[in-house]
Formats: sequence, C-alpha cells, structure tokens
Amino acid sequence: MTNLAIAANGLRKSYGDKVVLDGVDLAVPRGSVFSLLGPNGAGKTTAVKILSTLISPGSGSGPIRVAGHDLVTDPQAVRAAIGVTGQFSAVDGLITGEENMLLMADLHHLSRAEGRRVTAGLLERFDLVEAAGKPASTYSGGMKRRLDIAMTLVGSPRIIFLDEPTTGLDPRSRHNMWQIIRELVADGVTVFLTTQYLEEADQLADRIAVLHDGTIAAEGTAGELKRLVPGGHVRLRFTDPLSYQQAVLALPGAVRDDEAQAVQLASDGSQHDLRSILDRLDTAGVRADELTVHTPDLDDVFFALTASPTERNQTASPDQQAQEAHR
Ligand SMILES: Nc1ncnc2c1ncn2[C@@H]1O[C@H](COP(=O)(O)OP(=O)(O)OP(=O)(O)O)[C@@H](O)[C@H]1O
Repeated sequence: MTNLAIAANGLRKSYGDKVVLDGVDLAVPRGSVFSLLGPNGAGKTTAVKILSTLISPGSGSGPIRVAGHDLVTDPQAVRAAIGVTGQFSAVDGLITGEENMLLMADLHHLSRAEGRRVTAGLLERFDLVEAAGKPASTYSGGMKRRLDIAMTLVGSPRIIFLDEPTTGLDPRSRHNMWQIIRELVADGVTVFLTTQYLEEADQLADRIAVLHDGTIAAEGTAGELKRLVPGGHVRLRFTDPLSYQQAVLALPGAVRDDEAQAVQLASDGSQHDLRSILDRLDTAGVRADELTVHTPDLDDVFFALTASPTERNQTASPDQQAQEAHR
C-alpha cells in the first residue's frame, strides 16, 4: 500500500483557451502538511477543487489517487475520506453554530446520539461552547473559520484540504488556526494547505510547492527552497564618510551603496563569516554604525521563482545584480 495520501501525475485543467494547470505532479505523504503556494490566480483553488472531486480534472491528466482511491473512477470513496474548507465557507449564518454541526452530523448519517456526542466534543475542542447557541452570522471571522473546520471534522476525514484558511484573520486568530492545524497533524490527519502567506507555509508545512505558470516551479522543505536562491548578505552602514571610504577599501568585493554609505557582502550569516568580516574592519580600524544580517527567506524564494525576468532584475539585491553583471 502506498504511503501517499495524495498522488497526482500530470494534473491539467483549462478554462477555454486559458491553461490553468499544465501538468502538475503532486506527492503528499500521509500525516504530513503539504503547502501549495502561488500568486493570485495561479490555480491553487483549482487544484484543491479537482483533488476534492468538486470539479473534474482536465483531459490529458494522468492518474490521480486520493486516500488510495482513484479520483475519476471512485469519487465517492475519495469524498468519504476527505474534508474541505474553502474560501467559501459551508457555515450557514442563519442557524446557530451547534445547529450547523448537527446538520453536518445528519449529512454524515450519524445517529442522533452520536451526532450530539461528536458535536459537543468538537465545540469544546474549538472553543465554541459559549457561542454554540448563537446564530453563526454573529461570529467573528476566526470563530467562523473554527466552526468551519469543526464541521469538516464531523466526518472524521483523514485528509483535509484547507484553502487559504487564515486569509483575513488577525494575527492572534491566525496563530490559533496554526495550532489547530498542528493538532490535526498530530492526530495523523494529512493537511493540504493553500496559502498566500509564506510565513504560514514556513511554520506549518513539511513540504512546499510553488505553483507558477501552471506548473510547479520548485518543491521541497522550506530549508531546501531557501537554499535555492542567493541573497544571504551582511550590510554595514557608516555615518562618517571617511569610515565608509576606509570600509570600501578594507572589504574588496563588497557592493557599495554610496547614497546610504553602506556596503553589502554576500554571506551565509554564519558566526565564522561574520567574525571574518568584522576582523577585516578591526584591522583597518573602522567601526560600522549598523550591521544587519539578511538570510534568504521564503519571500526571496517566492519572488525569485514567480517574478517575470524584468521584475527579477528590478527586485534583485545589489549583490545579486553584481553577480548577474559578472556572468
Ligand atoms: N470556472 C472558471 N471559469 C473560468 N476561469 C476560471 C474559473 N475558475 C478559475 N478560473 C481562472 O483560473 C485561474 C486560477 O484560478 P484559481 O482560483 O485556481 O487561482 P488561485 O491560485 O486559487 O488564486 P487566489 O489566490 O486568487 O484564490 C484564474 O485566472 C481564474 O480566473
């Protein structure tokens, strides 16, 4: 039996002439968090809709298996194993949180007693006991998202698709949601997460795929992706013009920023590297007024992978531009 919760080969989808997914391969191990990142309109929701059987894959797609079942020939089995919470929530605002939950229990054919038991447990777990008797329309954004996930869990899915679960939430609610996701994974649930927040993928995902122009531009752990882009550097700023000139002489190869009186050197930010830079300044008798270390983050990866060539040149850091010019 495969260890993959989701295995898709050559996923394709077009709307008219517009190709949205152009041969996307996905392999998501059971019990892990997989994050699909991409700019607006990249096709993340389309991928979620296909994998959760809401829309059919485009012609020419390869085999797709979700929870061990073939998506095309056995969609019912796939549906029984998954839960989906999307940007368009299933929460009905006119009825109470508890009634929403009980409705879900009915849809999953739970007995009355079992439905009440599961509902009570989930309301407790998602901190919604006090609000349970109030209409869902009166809930805050964070409460609605929690209710939405609680409703999804009524069917005990083994795979959950979370389509931008924290968009629009304040930082506290976002952190609460991250905690909920970590707990789901600790219970063995596989989470397929789409997000526009790179930090969210960095915090939660075991593996991240960046979707761009209909294909996966890069995939790996957050650490692996960060190593794909250059951009680690140390920046030293000087208020005294003489010190700045001396630093330029002491640090050959550094990229100058005359306007800011700052120099920038490629660096991995390690203790050894920093000490060597500072030693060179000490030897020249120069003191920097400000030192900042920049290690590449997922933002750098995201922009490097999803920018057009012109944008890439405009957003490259001075040392990246210098490297480009050198080639
Ligand atoms: N039913 C549809 N008919 C025509 N075009 C569609 C349809 N659904 C999506 N699209 C187009 O497909 C592209 C991908 O949309 P999708 O919603 O999957 O992107 P996304 O990555 O989820 O974006 P966002 O982050 O903005 O939600 C967009 O250009 C969108 O306009």
